[in-house]
Amino acid sequence: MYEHSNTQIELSGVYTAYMGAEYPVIRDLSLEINRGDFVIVGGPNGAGKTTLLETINGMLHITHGSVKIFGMDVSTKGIEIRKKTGYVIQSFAFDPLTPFTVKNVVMIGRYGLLGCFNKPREEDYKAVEESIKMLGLEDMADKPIGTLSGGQQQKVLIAQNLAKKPDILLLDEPFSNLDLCTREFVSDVLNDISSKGCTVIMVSHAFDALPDKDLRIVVMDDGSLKLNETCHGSKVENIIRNMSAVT
Ligand SMILES: Nc1ncnc2c1ncn2[C@@H]1O[C@H](COP(=O)(O)OP(=O)(O)OP(=O)(O)O)[C@@H](O)[C@H]1O
Repeated sequence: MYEHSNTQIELSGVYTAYMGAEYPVIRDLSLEINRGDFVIVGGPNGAGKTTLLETINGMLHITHGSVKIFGMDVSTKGIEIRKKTGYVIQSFAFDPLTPFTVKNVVMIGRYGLLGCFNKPREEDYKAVEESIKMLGLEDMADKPIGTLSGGQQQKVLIAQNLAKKPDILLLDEPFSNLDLCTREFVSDVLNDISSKGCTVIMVSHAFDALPDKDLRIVVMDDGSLKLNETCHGSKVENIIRNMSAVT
């Protein structure tokens, strides 16, 4: 277990490219993120926000520089790193006929730790139950996932990643399908896990339900880091707006 340093994510002079692409999307990016930080990643469409999450999660080719997570190089220890990292991808929708229940889908979050061919243990069922409860999904736990609304499915995907009990949680526009009340609810859940030491890195275009505390704000534009500072959750929207006016 990586316990010896407060810096959990270190990117130094990183360039990352998609397979077959001529030019890197992320260019010369250096960034350090500490354990338990709550980071909001903003910036215009196409700025490289998703690419940043995929770089941290070791899913892309790093052409220059280095990415270290928990002190390990993401290029060689990606599998180990991803066991401790949750990633809620952008706008995923299940087919309406998907037969798996909410519980089944949340259990998938345990399989990285459990191994694909092993039967869930008591602790796996317990983690699933806890995550379902955290996201307030108890009433729909036995329903087929495809019968849920887009916002409810989004909450299930967050629960799936929480069942992993991650040290880092990456979220790509988790608020996109959620009404204001649900955004506030999910924001409280994320704030709670971050206060307990999980590092939360969230790409978002919605800033009206952010935690009432100091957050890290990282703004990307054209594959580069434009801003990296700490500010109160209530100030994030203004900062992003002002930056958009400048760029
Ligand atoms: N699979 C891919 N292959 C090649 N290029 C890609 C791929 N995915 C994204 N890109 C390119 O990388 C750049 C950054 O995309 P990215 O998805 O990271 O932006 P973003 O800031 O998350 O945008 P949005 O706010 O619209 O979701 C874009 O120019 C995009 O065309």
